[in-house]
Amino acid sequence: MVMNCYPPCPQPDLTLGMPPHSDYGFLTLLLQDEVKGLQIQHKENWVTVEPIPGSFVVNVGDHLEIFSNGRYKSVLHRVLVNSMNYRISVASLHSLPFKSTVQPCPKLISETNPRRYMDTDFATFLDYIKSRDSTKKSFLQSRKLTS
Ligand SMILES: O=C(O)CCC(=O)C(=O)O
Ligand SMILES: [Fe+2]
Repeated sequence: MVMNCYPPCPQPDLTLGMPPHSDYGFLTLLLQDEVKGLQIQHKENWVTVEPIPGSFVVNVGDHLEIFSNGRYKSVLHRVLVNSMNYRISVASLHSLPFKSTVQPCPKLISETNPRRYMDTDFATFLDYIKSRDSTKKSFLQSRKLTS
């Protein structure tokens, strides 16, 4: 579980509360307070996720995209800050144990729908973070098979 606190920022146009990223695991359940800030990328646009009191935002993570062989998309998201209010969010991250391997579900692979992702595990993720690749493309992009 991750708790995020975004203090008011005097120049919100010059920074971000959290840079664009997708979540590493299967699913993230996110509780946000009444202060706006979370945005998801949809067709090249950033769309604000309106806070609904007492509700969770459910984000598909990289592992679910890989497991579903691309049927479910791991959503790119970011957080804006504002000059007036503190914002607090609580993210509950759900993924497999670190040593487990995630791969496209065999039942979803066929001649017409070939495997789209390499196997992956936590060690691969750490290697990726350490490598220079991380500045060029996302971890999920780095697991995609090209053909
Ligand atoms: O603060 C938010 O609304 C999002 C936080 C987030 O994306 C994360 O913790 O991975
Ligand atoms: Fe996130």
